Amino acid sequence: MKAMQFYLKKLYSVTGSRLLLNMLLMIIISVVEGFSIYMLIPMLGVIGLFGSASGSYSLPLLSGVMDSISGILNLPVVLGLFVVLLAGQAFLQRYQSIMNTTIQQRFIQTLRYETYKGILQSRWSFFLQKRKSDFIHMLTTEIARISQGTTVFLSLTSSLVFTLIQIGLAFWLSAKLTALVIASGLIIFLVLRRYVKKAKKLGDQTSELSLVYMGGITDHLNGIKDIKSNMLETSHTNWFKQMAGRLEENTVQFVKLNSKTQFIHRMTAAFLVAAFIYVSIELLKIGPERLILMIIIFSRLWPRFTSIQSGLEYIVSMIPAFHSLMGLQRECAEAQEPVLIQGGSRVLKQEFTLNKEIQCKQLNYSYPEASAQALQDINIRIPAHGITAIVGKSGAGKSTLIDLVMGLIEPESGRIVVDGVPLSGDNRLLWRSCISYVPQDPFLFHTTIRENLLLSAPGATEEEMWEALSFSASDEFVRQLPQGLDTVVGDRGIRLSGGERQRIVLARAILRKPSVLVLDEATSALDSENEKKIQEALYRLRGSLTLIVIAHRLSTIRHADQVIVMEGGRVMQQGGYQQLSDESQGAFSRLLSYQTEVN
Ligand SMILES: Nc1ncnc2c1ncn2[C@@H]1O[C@H](COP(=O)(O)OP(=O)(O)OP(=O)(O)O)[C@@H](O)[C@H]1O
Repeated sequence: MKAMQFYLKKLYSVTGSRLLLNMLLMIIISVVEGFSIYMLIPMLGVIGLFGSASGSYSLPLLSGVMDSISGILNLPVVLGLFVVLLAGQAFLQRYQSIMNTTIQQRFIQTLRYETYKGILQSRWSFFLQKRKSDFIHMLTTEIARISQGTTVFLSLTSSLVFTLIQIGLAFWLSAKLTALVIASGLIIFLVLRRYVKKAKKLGDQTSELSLVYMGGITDHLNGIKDIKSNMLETSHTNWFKQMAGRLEENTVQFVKLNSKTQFIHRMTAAFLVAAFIYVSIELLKIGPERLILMIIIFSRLWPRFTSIQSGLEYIVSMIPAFHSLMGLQRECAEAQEPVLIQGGSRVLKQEFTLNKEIQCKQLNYSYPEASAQALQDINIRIPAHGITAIVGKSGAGKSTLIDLVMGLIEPESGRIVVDGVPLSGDNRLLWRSCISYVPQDPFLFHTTIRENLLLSAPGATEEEMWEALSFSASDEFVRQLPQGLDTVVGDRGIRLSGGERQRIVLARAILRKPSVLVLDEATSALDSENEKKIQEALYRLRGSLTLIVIAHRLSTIRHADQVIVMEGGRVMQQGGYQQLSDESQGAFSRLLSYQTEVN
């Protein structure tokens, strides 16, 4: 019930006056519809069904009205009025259905936008605890369910308004008969209430199942190469089959439930109509015109009762989706990074440029739910405008240190100080805006090379793009592509080789003209010739930007100004390449000798 209230509040806060206007329209349409039913009696009277065109009606209001207009009442006039009423009603209904869609779409777009923005503005540590597929699931499946549920909610409201007004009209015609029908309706509703509860349970199940389903298929498709090359198709197909079966079962269960309640409604309707006519004629002695009106009203109302019941079941089964979406929005809000100050990235960059050094003081860091610390007692200095290399075995803590230095995650204890200013919640984003980062597994969007480049520097000219491509030794191969810069790179850049992808991503990073460039194994997929070209280009940047490089191949960091050696989350050594190579008992010498042996 609380979740339902929350849903209504949210719907009202997004759509506001439109929702109220929509409600007013529903009332007008229902009144006009009621009036057009009422008009049937004079029409039938005019054609002589009740023996007279005026005066003899035992209906409230109508007899007086009929007396005063009896002179002008004939079949064309009555039919004309009837047509005007129906046409007006059709016009209003058209307007209202457009308004319904506008309300529903505005609500859904707002939810979608709020959720997406919330996700993107969350801290990196939040993403470390979540599955990517959970976000996709929320933004696709769950929002689609809420969208459908909102459509049902709006039509349910209109059914309710219509029902209330028609019941009012029926009361006016015959209070006793109406009370009888309403009482029967209420009894049936109470009897069927448990089905609404069942619908909620099925809705919870749908949410859970589709979350697992979305997570599974995302994993499978991300690992499709592993699946194909290791012949894992059968086990994955079996999982999929079982999952699809459970989803099918869940949907069939819901339809079974829904159709059961509809069946009960229809069966009861048959009994009720018989009882209704019997009571009207034999017990209440109701006149024919009243009886016809009451039958018309209730024959139109009964399907509405059914649709109210099934609408309620649907909405109740949608509420878990809304509940989890709001839960995610709340989590995102709690994990939100401080909002950037007004102005574009250019302004931000000017505010935070590295001129002297980055200092890491007594840094400690543990990943959420991890038993061991990933970094312990880190004290290092990274001088501006030089090249710093970070080396160490796999799992030594290199990437974690980089994430901390970039302000992606926050230290458990200790401080990072940039040009004398400690990084904190407020300036962490400003700091990141002057850094370009090239990861181990570079990511390209499924669009052209040009658009991939422009993503990081929207104002870059064609000349600047070619300059950046030449820097990353990719200009030659891009020129040879069928559409040059306008070649589409495929999903995640799949149409390019690993090395080509790395070079384009490096060009993209350079194009932003960063103050700090971080390369995390960013040239690992390159052949020696291209790697050498890039190394030379990077060395030329010495003095104009600060370069931080994580490297496994130690030969690539020979010209670094400083090497930081890590092991088990600690800094073991720090100094110049030659100096560390000369310390024969040091961790760096050990790494060097392993590599020499392997080579
Ligand atoms: N998201 C995470 N959750 C929990 N533990 C993590 C997470 N990421 C890394 N770790 C752990 O933190 C430690 C340091 O990992 P990190 O990725 O920084 O090492 P690395 O030196 O960059 O390794 P590699 O060279 O293999 O990339 C490792 O023990 C790793 O298992």
